[in-house]
Amino acid sequence: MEEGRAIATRNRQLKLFTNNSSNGWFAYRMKGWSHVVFEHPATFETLAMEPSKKEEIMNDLVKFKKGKEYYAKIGKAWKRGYLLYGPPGTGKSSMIAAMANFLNYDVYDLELTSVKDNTELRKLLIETTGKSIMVIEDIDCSLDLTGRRTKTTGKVGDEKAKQDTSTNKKDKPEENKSSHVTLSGLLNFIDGLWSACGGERIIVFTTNFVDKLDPALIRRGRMDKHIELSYCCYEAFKVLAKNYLGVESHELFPEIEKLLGETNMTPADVAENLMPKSTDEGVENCFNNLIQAIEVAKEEAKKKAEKEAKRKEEKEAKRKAKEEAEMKAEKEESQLEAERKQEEVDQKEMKSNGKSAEDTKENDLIH
Ligand SMILES: Nc1ncnc2c1ncn2[C@@H]1O[C@H](COP(=O)(O)OP(=O)(O)OP(=O)(O)O)[C@@H](O)[C@H]1O
Repeated sequence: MEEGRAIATRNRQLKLFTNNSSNGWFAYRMKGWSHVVFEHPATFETLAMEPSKKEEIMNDLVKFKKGKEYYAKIGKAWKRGYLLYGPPGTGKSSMIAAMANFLNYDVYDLELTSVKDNTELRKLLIETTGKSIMVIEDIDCSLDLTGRRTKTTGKVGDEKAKQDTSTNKKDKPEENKSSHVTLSGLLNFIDGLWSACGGERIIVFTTNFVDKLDPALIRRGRMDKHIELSYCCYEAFKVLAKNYLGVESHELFPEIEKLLGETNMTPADVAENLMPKSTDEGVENCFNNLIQAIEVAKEEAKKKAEKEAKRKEEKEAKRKAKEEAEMKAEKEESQLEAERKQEEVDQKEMKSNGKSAEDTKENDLIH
């Protein structure tokens, strides 16, 4: 019976939920979430990254999935947070899909900018089910979450928290759009309500700029595991070569390994270049296309670095010239001041000399 249940779970159709905007004509008639069948083909096998890192993440997920009793024993909600960070095209979305397929979990893709306020966020949260991954992509762009937390109780719907957001809006009118979701609301959402909802939940935040995030948002306990997705290394390339061309070794591999060690290229770009452009394009051609593309990228990076170095040099030269001009002006100023003082002294001396000469004259006349 257990096994039958396991098979049923394995075969169940996964769903991808997205939250509906609460603005617009028919918003009042819509439910919080809409869903489609989730059919993303990415798996951990197709994911291009270092095998040891991949293994570590898979083990972490397995431990979580089997951890019901453990979480109950330690008195913590059965949830786990992941922060995926790295440049665009390094596989953050692919990783989420691989996680969902691996765990057989539904995905809730939460678009924060469409959420009107903390109350609505709360409603959305309550509507989600267990065995799911909640995804908030590009968290740094979704809201102004950086270091502007309110010092309120942080309760969902907190009035002060709302005011805090409206101040943000004043500062940066282009941000936040119509959303009044605050960082404190979101933090509360992760820690409190969502934890209380029970059962097997994963939350994933993604960002291209990890340094921009408020540390409170990504501290361990909220985001238990930080995973960096980075530029394509040789190991990742080998996964892509196997996926895209069915090739596990080739005489061009050493050259590609050397080039990838010298240049930053995303797995997305590597994959794009490996893909045959026509049905009769051979493996060697595809690898040569990639080599060419990496060489172009390398050249561009070199030019960019040179340009940057030149810009820095010019900036430094300007700074020095300004500093020198200021020093020169200061020197001239103090020289002028010294001359002015000397003139004053001379004049005083002249005056007193003239006076004593007159006195001598007068004295001579008396005698
Ligand atoms: N690590 C990877 N393994 C396998 N395929 C990858 C990887 N990274 C990127 N790709 C390929 O590039 C495409 C774009 O990648 P993906 O959307 O996962 O990147 P991302 O990091 O989420 O980008 P963004 O930050 O722009 O959302 C994917 O459809 C996939 O084909």
